[in-house]
Amino acid sequence: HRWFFRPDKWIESYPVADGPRQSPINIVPKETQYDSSLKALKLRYNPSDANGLLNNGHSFQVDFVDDTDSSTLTGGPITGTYRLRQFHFHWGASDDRGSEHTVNGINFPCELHLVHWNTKYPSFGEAVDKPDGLAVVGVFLKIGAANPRLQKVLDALDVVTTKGKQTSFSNFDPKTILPGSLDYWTYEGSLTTPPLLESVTWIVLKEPISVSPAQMALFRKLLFTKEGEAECCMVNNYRPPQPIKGRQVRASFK
Ligand SMILES: NS(=O)(=O)c1ccc(Cc2ccc([N+](=O)[O-])cc2)cc1
Ligand SMILES: [Zn+2]
Repeated sequence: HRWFFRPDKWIESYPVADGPRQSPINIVPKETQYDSSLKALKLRYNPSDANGLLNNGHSFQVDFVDDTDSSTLTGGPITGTYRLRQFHFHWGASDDRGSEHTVNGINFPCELHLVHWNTKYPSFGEAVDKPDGLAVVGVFLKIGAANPRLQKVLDALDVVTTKGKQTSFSNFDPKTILPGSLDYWTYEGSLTTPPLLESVTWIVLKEPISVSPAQMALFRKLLFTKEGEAECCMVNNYRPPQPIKGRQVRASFK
């Protein structure tokens, strides 16, 4: 799968790949700074906004209807209102890697990203290249007991095995897959896949959620390839940590 997901090659087409605010990063809790002015995250999602699940060839995503303020992120490090657009995951070929952010150099087997865009802009497409355009909530998954909250998403994967396949997916509240604590680290970064735009306020939750080895195996049944092409399993679709370049990572908790 190394030839399907080549982060080392992205610089050739996206020079911003070695820009000043690239993501992901390694988070070193001892080097973060507690900021008492950071607000609590306020996530208000409407399950009826869930609108389909797609294998996009580098991950799978659950899309949300984002033409009203019915599923939003407010508070936290951001000002104003950001709308939920989609969520997706990154994972490894084995349980010892797969996350994009790391903590003290530790990789998790999987990382969830909930992608929101700033409603000061007219659309997601207008927001994606603005420095305050996007806010992505990152959640680590760690190996443990099977997580029943993930099962509805994982059960839909068997009909979207190949690139471009999509299926209906509705009535799902992503709040149900968040951990008990919404304590977070935050820093200014970028998209972690091309076009690597430096438009993301990252909000990485400290507390992971659980996933079982059997559930991880379901992620790994997906393919990077289209139906009829030589099969290549969708694994290791994560970008490794990028240089911090002097950025400050703030903590919402002591
Ligand atoms: N992994 S991540 O940084 O959370 C991430 C979030 C959203 C996206 C989706 C995307 C965002 C922007 C574009 N674009 O401008 O062509 C294409 C795809 C890509 C990657
Ligand atoms: Zn992502």
